[in-house]
Amino acid sequence: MRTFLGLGSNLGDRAYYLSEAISALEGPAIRVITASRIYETEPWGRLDQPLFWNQVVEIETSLEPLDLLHVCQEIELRLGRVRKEHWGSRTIDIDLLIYDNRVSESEELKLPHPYLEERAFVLAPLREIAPKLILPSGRSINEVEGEGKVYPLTTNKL
Ligand SMILES: Nc1ncnc2c1ncn2[C@@H]1O[C@H](COP(=O)(O)OP(=O)(O)OP(=O)(O)O)[C@@H](O)[C@H]1O
Ligand SMILES: Nc1nc2c(c(=O)[nH]1)N=C(CO)CN2
Repeated sequence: MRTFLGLGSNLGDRAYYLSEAISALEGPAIRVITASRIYETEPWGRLDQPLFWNQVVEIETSLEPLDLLHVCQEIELRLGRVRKEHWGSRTIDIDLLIYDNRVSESEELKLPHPYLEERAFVLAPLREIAPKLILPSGRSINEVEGEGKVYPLTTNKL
């Protein structure tokens, strides 16, 4: 098992927020190994909001899951995420998708991410960077599509 983060933005300069978030993750405790292309995606869950740009990154980290979550939340705050609307618009959202084979069921941190297998905006970029991945449920990444339309946008640059 490996560690993957999902990034999403649908407010303001989406390319800027995604690339700033990836740069901000890099540091002594976190190394970004691979980033997927950016995908333009239909909003999932709440449809009455702008299109998202989504990306998935694989990282290596010495941080425990909760510390990693807190680092991600600090980056969200620094990049101006102010709205706390459930499934609503945001400058940047960083979700922990998979952290090795860890399972966590607290409100603060659910691992693997509870909607992982339902969201095409996560599964498509994840499949791109980990085409042989076996998901925590035991299913192959190639067997699950999830819901929502997704369109790859750019060539990859880290
Ligand atoms: N795997 C996880 N990754 C990120 N946040 C998580 C995770 N599991 C639980 N949380 C908690 O979810 C809370 C709400 O997060 P957030 O506002 O980003 O939700 P959301 O992005 O609207 O919805 P979703 O959780 O469906 O992506 C956070 O305070 C965080 O503690
Ligand atoms: N396409 C798309 N839809 C979403 C997203 C997202 O990142 N992309 N994030 C959500 C809240 O986590 C809710 N809906």
